[in-house]
Amino acid sequence: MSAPAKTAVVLFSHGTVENLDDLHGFVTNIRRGRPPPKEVVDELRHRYQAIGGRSPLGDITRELARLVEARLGLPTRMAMRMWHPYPEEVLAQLAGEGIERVIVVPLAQHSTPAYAEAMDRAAAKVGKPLEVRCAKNWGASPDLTAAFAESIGEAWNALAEDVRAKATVVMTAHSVPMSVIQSGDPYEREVRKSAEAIGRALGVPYEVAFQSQGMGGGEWLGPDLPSTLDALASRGQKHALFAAIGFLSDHVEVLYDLDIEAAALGRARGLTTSRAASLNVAPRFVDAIVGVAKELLP
Ligand SMILES: CC1=C(CCC(=O)O)c2cc3nc(cc4[nH]c(cc5[nH]c(cc1n2)c(C)c5CCC(=O)O)c(CCC(=O)O)c4C)C(CCC(=O)O)=C3C
Ligand SMILES: [Fe+2]
Repeated sequence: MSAPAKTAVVLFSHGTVENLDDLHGFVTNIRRGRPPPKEVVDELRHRYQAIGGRSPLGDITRELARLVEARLGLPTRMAMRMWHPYPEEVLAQLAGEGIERVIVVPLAQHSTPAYAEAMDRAAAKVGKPLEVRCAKNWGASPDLTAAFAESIGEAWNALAEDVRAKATVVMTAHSVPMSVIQSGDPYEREVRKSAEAIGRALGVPYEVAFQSQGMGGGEWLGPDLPSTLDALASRGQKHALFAAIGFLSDHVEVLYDLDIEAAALGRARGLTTSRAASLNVAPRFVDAIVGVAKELLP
């Protein structure tokens, strides 16, 4: 009888940079190898500066890995799709430590196919055989739904009663180019399925919006935030409670795009705004990741 394969877990994040001088290379990766115009890099640099000079995404993901490792009793590492540590770096290191099987949980619950593809490509480059098992879209898993409902429910209950009477939750996910939708990608359906599950658990009025449309033009999936906030204002709503249900952690597109940009869009329409806390390292969220990983364990 052979010994059980030595197993590790990788939390596979979008990624961020620690040094703003790396923004050009990072955004080139995000744009699938197309170098960005200088204005895009300058605008992003301004956004990082506006949230304090750096993104918390790396710190949060490393802490999450520590918490998941403690729960599962398996070595758990962070890899990033768009910057170091890239999956090939992390897998090579794990293989060097004698790991034979890697359970991958993409921290992109509605976009796991792209993450699985990147991880498989990386595994093929590692000299030693590694069995890679990557979680499929897990945006409607019960623990994740409960984690979001808990966070949004807390923010909703923190509103004064008269504000709540004229408030709507705006559940957001990142927009994607319309060409992605037209090619049959299930992203929009997956996001709406999550929103419905969270909405059912919450029992409060909500809308779904797609945020952070690309700066390079072309047609992007809507409804976007300006038109969603227009619609709320014209219905006599007074407060928009943003909830970034497409993201799992604080990062620039939450701390800038929602807390600064979307808050200003609300103000311009006579709406006050607030935001449900990101899941970050919430215990319920750790439960969700542990559950997703456990389903892939033999
Ligand atoms: C700077 C930056 C961060 C890091 C912030 C930080 O350091 O704190 C970040 C994080 C994230 N971005 C995320 C998701 C997406 N971002 C997109 C598209 C874009 N992001 C951009 C910038 C950033 N994004 C840009 C310039 C584009 C347009 C590209 C173009 O013009 O073509 C798209 C559209 C499809 C595509 O283009 O892939 C999606 C779905 C997710 C969620 C997980 C996931 O789904 O990976 C996370 C954490
Ligand atoms: Fe993004």
